[in-house]
Amino acid sequence: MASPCYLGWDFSTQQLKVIAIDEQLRVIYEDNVHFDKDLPEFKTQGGVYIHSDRLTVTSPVLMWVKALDMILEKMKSSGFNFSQVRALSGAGQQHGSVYWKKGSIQILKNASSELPLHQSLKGCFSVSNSPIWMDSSTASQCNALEEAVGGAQHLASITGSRAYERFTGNQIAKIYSQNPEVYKQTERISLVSSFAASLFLGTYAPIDYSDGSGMNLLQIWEKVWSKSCLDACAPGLEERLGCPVPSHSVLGTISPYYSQRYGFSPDCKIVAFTGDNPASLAGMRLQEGDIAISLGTSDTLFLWIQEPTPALEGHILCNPVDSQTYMALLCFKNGSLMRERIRDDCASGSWDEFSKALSSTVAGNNGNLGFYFDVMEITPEAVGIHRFNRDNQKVSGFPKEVEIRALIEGQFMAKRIHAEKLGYKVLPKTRILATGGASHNKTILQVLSDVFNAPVYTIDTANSACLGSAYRAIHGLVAERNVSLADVVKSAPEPRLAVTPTAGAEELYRPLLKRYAELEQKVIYNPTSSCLAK
Ligand SMILES: Nc1ncnc2c1ncn2[C@@H]1O[C@H](COP(=O)(O)OP(=O)(O)O)[C@@H](O)[C@H]1O
Ligand SMILES: O=C(CO)[C@@H](O)[C@H](O)COP(=O)(O)O
Repeated sequence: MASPCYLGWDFSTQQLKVIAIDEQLRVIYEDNVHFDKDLPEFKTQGGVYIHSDRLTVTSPVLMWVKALDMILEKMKSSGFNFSQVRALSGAGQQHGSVYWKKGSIQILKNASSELPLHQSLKGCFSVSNSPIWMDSSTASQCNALEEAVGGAQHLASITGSRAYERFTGNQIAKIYSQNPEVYKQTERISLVSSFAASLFLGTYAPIDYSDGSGMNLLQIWEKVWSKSCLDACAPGLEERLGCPVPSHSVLGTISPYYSQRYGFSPDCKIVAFTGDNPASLAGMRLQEGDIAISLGTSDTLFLWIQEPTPALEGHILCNPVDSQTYMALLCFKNGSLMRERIRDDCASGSWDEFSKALSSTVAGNNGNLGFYFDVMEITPEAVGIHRFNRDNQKVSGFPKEVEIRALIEGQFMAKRIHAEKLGYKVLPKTRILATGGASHNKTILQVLSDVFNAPVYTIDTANSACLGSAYRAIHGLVAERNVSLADVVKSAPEPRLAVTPTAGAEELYRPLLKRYAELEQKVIYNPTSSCLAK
């Protein structure tokens, strides 16, 4: 008999990814479907549609279903033995939402194994373009929610975050207010993660506590929906969301569709799916004191914390691997796509050339600093490209190599400054665990290490959300017996040291960090001044 294995999925912004691991936690299969490249019929850019108001950002929900059909067919053609899969779990880009039309549960339950899933589900969604995390079109809903619960800080104290435009409660409120009929026709609202779990389960999967913390709807201390937040967003919301569950929950066994079509064992367990950042926390085996930096479509920074204090900046989420603790998260919207734009403008579209230019310039960039926000940033709220010379004078351009260093140094200085604002201190024993597509790039990691004056570690795969999902699939089988994720993964390879800080980095960057923080105040979005500038 073939030896057992576990699958971890990641429905992220630009692609669907999968990893299989064996009982020894070794990666035995890895694959992906890239939305723009492999599913050109949906005409997405970076997996998304940016609407004409430049604020609304969506992704076609059927594209995600078709990507699943495609990747399973790829696995089948490569001879992957589905019958050996004991359990699977997964992750989704956070905050995005999926709207199931009345009656869809029956279609999901009875999907014919003769057809690809996207064909059976094509009529199931009352909203065909799902709002996703890059959306920033819900300012008025955010104001209304904060007002309804007694202010921004009070909302943060209940749900872990003040109102954020991408957070699901505000997205639902927008759909309800703009199109009450569509809302009425919707029987269930899923997050991208619980939507993906539903596809495997053949029925609606619950939302887990950790990804549920990114909605402005969950009381993160009690782990129940907040009635006042639900009521402020839309009527009848509780029944449309279902009850949230612990992230390690076994939701049931795989739908017969997958046994009949691909040969999965009918006993294969589905463990609750969660957000991609929470899943990465599991994949990197983050420990208290470590700092994780994910350089994917978005850049994120996250920490494992015991006693969080929700504030007006950043997010507190329930911890996906330990129900007693929490994770703190900062999200930076201008991550890889911003780096790609500067790579295309300044390095002929080549990462090699980009890295050479970065190495050819000196640490500290001779005092030149830059802020690079092609789209409205989340941390801090600011937009546009702002360059300053060593005398803090605004300049309109930099030579190409200076531009590249200003971008990378600026991105990492912002991360350190905002992490320190959350109360995080870089200590002599601090480890930075880097992941995501750009963590393949050592030159970029060197700047990260220098700006934080801390060693940077990576794990064997940059797809830590997939790996974490596969680990969580194993953990789900034993979590009820009080076995910790740390115990389950203790034989997995340790993160490897990638780069260490250059001598003198701390002395060089200390004053620059101070200057960067002061200049940041000057570029922060101010609707009044931007009106005057027009
Ligand atoms: N060598 C490299 N240097 C810098 N960035 C890279 C490199 N290789 C890939 N990337 C970036 O990685 C990004 C994808 O990262 P990934 O973590 O897979 O994203 P997501 O999970 O959001 O789909 C791409 O947009 C690309 O810009
Ligand atoms: O909005 C957030 C976190 O709050 C993003 O980090 C999304 O979760 C998207 O993830 P990627 O596809 O960029 O990994």
